[in-house]
Amino acid sequence: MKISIIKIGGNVIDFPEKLDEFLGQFSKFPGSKILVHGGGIMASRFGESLGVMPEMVDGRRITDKDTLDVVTMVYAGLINKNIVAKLQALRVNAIGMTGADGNIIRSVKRPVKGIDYGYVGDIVEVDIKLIKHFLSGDLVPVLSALTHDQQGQLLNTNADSIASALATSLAKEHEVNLYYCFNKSGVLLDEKNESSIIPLINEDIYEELRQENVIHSGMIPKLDNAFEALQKGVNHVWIGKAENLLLSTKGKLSGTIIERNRYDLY
Ligand SMILES: Nc1ncnc2c1ncn2[C@@H]1O[C@H](COP(=O)(O)OP(=O)(O)O)[C@@H](O)[C@H]1O
Ligand SMILES: CC(=O)N[C@@H](CCC(=O)OP(=O)(O)O)C(=O)O
Repeated sequence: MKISIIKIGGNVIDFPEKLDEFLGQFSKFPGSKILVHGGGIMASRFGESLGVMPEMVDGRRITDKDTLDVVTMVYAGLINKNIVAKLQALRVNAIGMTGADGNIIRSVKRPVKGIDYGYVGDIVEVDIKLIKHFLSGDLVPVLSALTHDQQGQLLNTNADSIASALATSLAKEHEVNLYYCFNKSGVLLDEKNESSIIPLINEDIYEELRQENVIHSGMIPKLDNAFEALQKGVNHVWIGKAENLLLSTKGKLSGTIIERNRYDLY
């Protein structure tokens, strides 16, 4: 079975028109598919309205008890269930869940090394049984950015990492492609110029781009996740605009393809 893991972040979820355009394309995306969503921007906004101020370090949210309550309500409730309802309207039989449901993703609370991230989970194990069961029954899993420690504790886990870990586990048995959809047309040479898409990045090119500071902030963990997935057997990773998702299946230059250095193959 060929499986596509498609991730969307807060920059898409927060804009209803962008989200609808994306979900329309997702509904037409061929083959077995899984949607992983974040929603960091919405969590920050709802938190603020409740007096729970967001605090991020290196792109990761410091998650105290109140923040965990907010992200649980926003990711597992508000965002996840609205996406499922919208997909149902598009006749996609979606089923929404967190990493705790069906024990899909077990994590450990991130150890304190200088910074205490609180209730943030680092993924230790992915159980793909339930996912495979859903896919074979033509259901489309929709996963939110929460995992659990199997001792009763939910943990906040970055959605890019969830997508990458899921892709890696499924790649042991299947051909898997990973799609990171966000608000820019790809990895850009000049962040302010949407037409400066870098069509292909391998480890060597990545190293150069980092040294030249072309890649920074949220793009660094995204590309680190992408290369980790490739090293662990994922076929290819695409990074591009959510509204261009379908173009990526038509061989058109629509975003950035991440691949391993060719000489590794010989
Ligand atoms: N070279 C680059 N091309 C495109 N985006 C870049 C680049 N370098 C850094 N970025 C930043 O990375 C961000 C994407 O990471 P992130 O905010 O984590 O995405 P997501 O919307 O998936 O949560 C972009 O919004 C952009 O500000
Ligand atoms: C630990 C941690 O940082 N978790 C993320 C999970 C959501 C996420 O990844 O959302 P985006 O994809 O929209 O950024 C957070 O709470 O922001």
